[in-house]
Amino acid sequence: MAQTIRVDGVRKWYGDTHAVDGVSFDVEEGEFFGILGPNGAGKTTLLEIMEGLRKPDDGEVSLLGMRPWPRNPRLLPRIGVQLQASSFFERLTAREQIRTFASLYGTPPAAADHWLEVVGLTDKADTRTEKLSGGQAQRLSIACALVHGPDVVFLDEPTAALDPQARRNLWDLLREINNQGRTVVLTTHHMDEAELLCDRVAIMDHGNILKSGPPAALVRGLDAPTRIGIETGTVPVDGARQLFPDAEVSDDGVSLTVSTRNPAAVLSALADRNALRGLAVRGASLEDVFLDLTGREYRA
Ligand SMILES: Nc1ncnc2c1ncn2[C@@H]1O[C@H](COP(=O)(O)OP(=O)(O)OP(=O)(O)O)[C@@H](O)[C@H]1O
Repeated sequence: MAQTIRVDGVRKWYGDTHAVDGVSFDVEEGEFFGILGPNGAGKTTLLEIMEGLRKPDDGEVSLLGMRPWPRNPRLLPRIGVQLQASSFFERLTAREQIRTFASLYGTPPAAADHWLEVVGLTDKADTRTEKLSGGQAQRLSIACALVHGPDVVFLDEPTAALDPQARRNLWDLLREINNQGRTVVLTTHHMDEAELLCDRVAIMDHGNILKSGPPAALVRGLDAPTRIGIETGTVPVDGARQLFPDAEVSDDGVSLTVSTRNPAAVLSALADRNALRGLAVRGASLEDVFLDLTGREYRA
């Protein structure tokens, strides 16, 4: 597959803060790539360097075979950058807003109206942007980033401030955009979002990429135990410890959890004792990968 983005040894320091501390990776054409990390990890700084909005102190970025910095007018029609909702033109309605973006790229108004429809904002077309809800403004900013049909789309925490249903709807939309063949690069601090959407993720912390790869491969590479939870009191803790000597057993007063590498045997023993009340089985997740890499719990 062709490389769409190459990031090579990129660094950005703000005084003593190493916001991005020597980062290298590639994004392939058509890929859905996620930059995942807690607050302050350096995701936004890195994304802005990739977009050509910020100059790296060191290192290079190649985007569609070109240098994004200094600002490269030949790149602009080919990339879509999701703006923060606060960067809308003032006092315009949603329709005027997106039509203005469209006209900047020589895109006909019909395309603007189409994208309003795609993001479910047709009924808000005549509403001024400052009167839109957080989620509606977020969707409008994504539509504005896509209106000119870019090959590469950059999204910075696109589902921040959305309720769970709106998040899910937006996930469907982002998948659709990617299925159309566009390369999507997104930052997120939501592990579940990265796991669900991304072909590959780069896990970032303190300005460094700790690991990258397909989420499922990162999780599989952990060789972590499966956690089997049942309601507290279903089996006494001591009884469970005797029953499963090779497993780790804990009880927080709500659930008794057995962490085991042999889930089939544990499940079958619990079933034999009719002790499956409140059963929840959880394999490893990207959160465990983060814990394994940093030694600390993931807190977005
Ligand atoms: N313009 C700036 N001047 C000084 N420090 C900055 C600047 N921008 C970012 N930083 C610092 O650089 C580090 C990385 O910030 P950045 O916004 O890139 O992280 P992030 O992973 O996007 O975080 P968040 O999820 O909170 O947006 C932080 O410590 C931040 O305080």
